[in-house]
Amino acid sequence: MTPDHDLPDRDLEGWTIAFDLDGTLVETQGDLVGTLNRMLVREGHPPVPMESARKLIGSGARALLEHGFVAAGASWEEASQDALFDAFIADYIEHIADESHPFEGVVETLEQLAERGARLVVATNKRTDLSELLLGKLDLTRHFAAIVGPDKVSAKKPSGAHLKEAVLLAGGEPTMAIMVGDASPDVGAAKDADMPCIVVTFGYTQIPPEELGGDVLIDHFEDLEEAIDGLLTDLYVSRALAGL
Ligand SMILES: O=C(O)COP(=O)(O)O
Ligand SMILES: [Mg+2]
Repeated sequence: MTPDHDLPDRDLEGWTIAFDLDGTLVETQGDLVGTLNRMLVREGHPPVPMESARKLIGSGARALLEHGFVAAGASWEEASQDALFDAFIADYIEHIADESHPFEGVVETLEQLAERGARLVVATNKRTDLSELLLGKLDLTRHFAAIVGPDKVSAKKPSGAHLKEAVLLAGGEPTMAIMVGDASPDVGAAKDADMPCIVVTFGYTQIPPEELGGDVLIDHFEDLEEAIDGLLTDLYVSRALAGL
């Protein structure tokens, strides 16, 4: 039998870490806004600048398309046409990983968390097929027990159902889960699911990250483990005090 001190320290065993995708794990703005702008130009509208368009990412492709078109001066009726949405998706599939890449430190941190026994899951408002395609192209699929888009759950973020169901689909337990995200739907879902939420400050959000109401802010992915450790210490103390 292997002596105890030779075993890896699996201190996150039983815990699930749920990750948002766009703006949290992967820098996707170039490709998403690239597709949006190709659609705008094709329809005779001016492209929207990256800085304003990136803030529209977070509620799914249809929301990005509609808000992007309205921001460029189109009517809501034009923006919400099914044919336009289909063309957007077809173009995005073609270009999904042209520029998109994991944020610095993501791969190392995911490996480290898995080594410590954590179960990892993606809970995203990006359609599951697009999420799987992107994560596959970036060789990130292997880290996750499940990839859960809005079409796989009863209600998408900011509903807590998205996170709880994603954790269950990954084989985890919603009362032992932490959310990591970049925008209002992530924090809203975490609060609704009664999960602690870590907010990254490098993602896509209309509301400044420090005003989103998350429990901890991190500026770099490398700071994630420390943030998780801090949250778990607080959680264990408060649950012990509550006699749970
Ligand atoms: O694609 C989007 O708009 C949102 O995706 P996210 O939930 O992973 O941020
Ligand atoms: Mg996001």
